Amino acid sequence: MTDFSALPTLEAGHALTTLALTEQVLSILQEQHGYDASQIKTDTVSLEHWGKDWTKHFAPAPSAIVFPKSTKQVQALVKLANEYNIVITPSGGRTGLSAGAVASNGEIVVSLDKMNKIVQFYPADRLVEVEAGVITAQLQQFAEAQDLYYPVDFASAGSSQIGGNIGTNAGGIKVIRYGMTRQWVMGLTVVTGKGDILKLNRGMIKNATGYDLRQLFIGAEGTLGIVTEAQMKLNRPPQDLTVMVLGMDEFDHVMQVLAAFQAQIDLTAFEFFDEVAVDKLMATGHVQEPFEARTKYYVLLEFEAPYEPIMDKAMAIFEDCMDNGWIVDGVMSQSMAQAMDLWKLREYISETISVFTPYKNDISVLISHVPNFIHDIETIVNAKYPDFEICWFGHIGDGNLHLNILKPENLSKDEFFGQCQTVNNSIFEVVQKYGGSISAEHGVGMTKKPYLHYSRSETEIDYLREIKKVLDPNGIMNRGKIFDL
Ligand SMILES: O=C(O)CC[C@@H](O)C(=O)O
Ligand SMILES: [Zn+2]
Repeated sequence: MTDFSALPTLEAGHALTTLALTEQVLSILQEQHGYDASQIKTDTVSLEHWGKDWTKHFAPAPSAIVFPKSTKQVQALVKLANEYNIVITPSGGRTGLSAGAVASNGEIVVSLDKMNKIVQFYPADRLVEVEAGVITAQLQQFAEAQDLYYPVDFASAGSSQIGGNIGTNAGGIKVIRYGMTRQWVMGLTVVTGKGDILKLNRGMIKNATGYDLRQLFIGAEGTLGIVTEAQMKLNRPPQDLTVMVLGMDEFDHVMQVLAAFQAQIDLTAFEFFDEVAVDKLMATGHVQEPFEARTKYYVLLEFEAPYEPIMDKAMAIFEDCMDNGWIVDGVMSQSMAQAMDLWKLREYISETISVFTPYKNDISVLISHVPNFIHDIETIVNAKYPDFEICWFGHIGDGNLHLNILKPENLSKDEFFGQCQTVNNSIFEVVQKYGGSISAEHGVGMTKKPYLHYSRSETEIDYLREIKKVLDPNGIMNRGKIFDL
């Protein structure tokens, strides 16, 4: 049995009540629903570890962490949470950057760590059924072993979980070709906030039987229920991927190069980063400088080149771009190992700059708007952040930009985040002007909640609230994320 004396003592009366209720819920889980001691943690180190994601804004303060082993065990917990009015925070790999998986208010965290099995493979359907705690890389490796491919990929694939990817509709570096996680989810098993188990769409390609509730749970950040299993579609593996890294001195040229390549080649990636990113990467000593001289902007693009004519075409486009003066320098991979080395230039950025406690923006607009949008954002950033170092990078081929403001050493975290938040409104006004999104792929969580109205109308948010009431009438699912009740 769990030693409840290990529960932290909190000062507020309300929090004490939560802890007492949590204690009762944990006892019932053990006595009536088959939870053993290894499935419940209340020690300080665990509360700290499972109570937060990669966001640096909030201090974790959950009341317990539970590790169900089945959908039935998840259901038992959700029903008890309704009965005892305890808020539940679902937790995947906790690699999120918007505080969607942070439990800072006495919540019970439900970790899917022990639900990490590949359940069944349907070769004729190119479909695999997995538990929600399966790590992204585990699914990618499983697909590879079947000579197939799971294409949603990003730097945190080694620790993010499929359930979390579904909760945030994760994107990443291959969206330009393969879309977001949503595109690969063919079926879901969920426990709704009410405590019902639903099996949604059951993997089918064709199913015209009314509302597709599966879609509601994708990107819901665990506010409607908990995804416990998913049927994920797999694809044929890409052939002979080739990577080019190109240097440019003007942002407009980045977009011209994108248009030139896309007119003739199906790109699997078109990523962008700036000089500041390269500067920080080089300081780590883990990545090689792509060219002799630095350029202001860099693009990493990737395409399949199984046949000579495709490579010839790519080279011809490259030469045209050089002749037009858009590209200053370029390098192309000659092997898979070289391609992987070049990818480090893009994949290592987020982790590399994390030591500067960056303030993150993850914004998107239509590709057609990107040049004007960037120009407007740059004007604001230069005027409002004259003393801050700024790192620009992102998935520019799909209109998604990561704008990271780096914290100067002499500013405290609170002071710095405070200053950034005042500039946010100006940035998001520009996002709104172009009909863009205040969170392209990281989710809303708590960090972007105050700005949701820049991307969603009040009427639309009211509809979201009504939907939540149907699936989670007592508001126990990840309360405080996306919008307030
Ligand atoms: O750290 C960031 O701002 C972005 C993280 C991730 O979405 C990426 O594209 O590398
Ligand atoms: Zn990204």
